Amino acid sequence: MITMKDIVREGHPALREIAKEVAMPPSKEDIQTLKKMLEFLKNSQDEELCKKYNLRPGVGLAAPQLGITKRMIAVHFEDINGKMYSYGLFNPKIMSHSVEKAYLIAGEGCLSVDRPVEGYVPRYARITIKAIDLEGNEIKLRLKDYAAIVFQHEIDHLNGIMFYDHINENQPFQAPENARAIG
Ligand SMILES: O=CN(O)C[C@@H](CC1CCCC1)C(=O)N1NCCC[C@H]1C(=O)Nc1ccccn1
Ligand code: NI
Repeated sequence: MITMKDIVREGHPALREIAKEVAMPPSKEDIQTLKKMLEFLKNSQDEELCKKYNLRPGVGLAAPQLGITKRMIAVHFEDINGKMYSYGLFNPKIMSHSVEKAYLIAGEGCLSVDRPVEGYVPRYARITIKAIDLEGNEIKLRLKDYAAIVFQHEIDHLNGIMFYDHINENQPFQAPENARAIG
């Protein structure tokens, strides 16, 4: 199982590389890795396992955070309306996005960043993504608000982008232009 020791921290080159597309159909090894990423997120949100294995609870994970520069992400969370998002995805791609932006009022963190970095992280409020799921099917997801933010945070990792790259250095808590605050 994946534990915190498997997650690389800032300074590791994988976090600043452009991850490579996964050849389709995915290999058994890539499917195994993606399943383990999803399992990590579920474990990290289980009080017992989280304590037992000293996990930091996470709602998303990208393969570069394991030092694997392949375009694979996993997400596991419930949005404010109780909609469950639990996916292991290959080659996710943002096909379109809103002009309107959104940001988490609490700011963002990252399992690969062992320090708090304050400030609003402006992202698109709505995105449409295409990806291949663990069964090898092409899926299309229309995402908004918190869900859109989580997926953008993960897809950023595939492009070597860290959340704090988006924070306004001079005015970290300046409400971004044309943006909605997500609680
Ligand atoms: O690339 C992926 N990452 O770096 C893991 C990140 C991804 C999220 C950060 C903002 C949007 C996506 C992550 O999950 N976190 N960031 C650091 C510590 C907290 C943790 C978190 O938000 N946990 C959480 C939240 C709600 C419910 C349960 N757990
Ligand atoms: Ni992260």
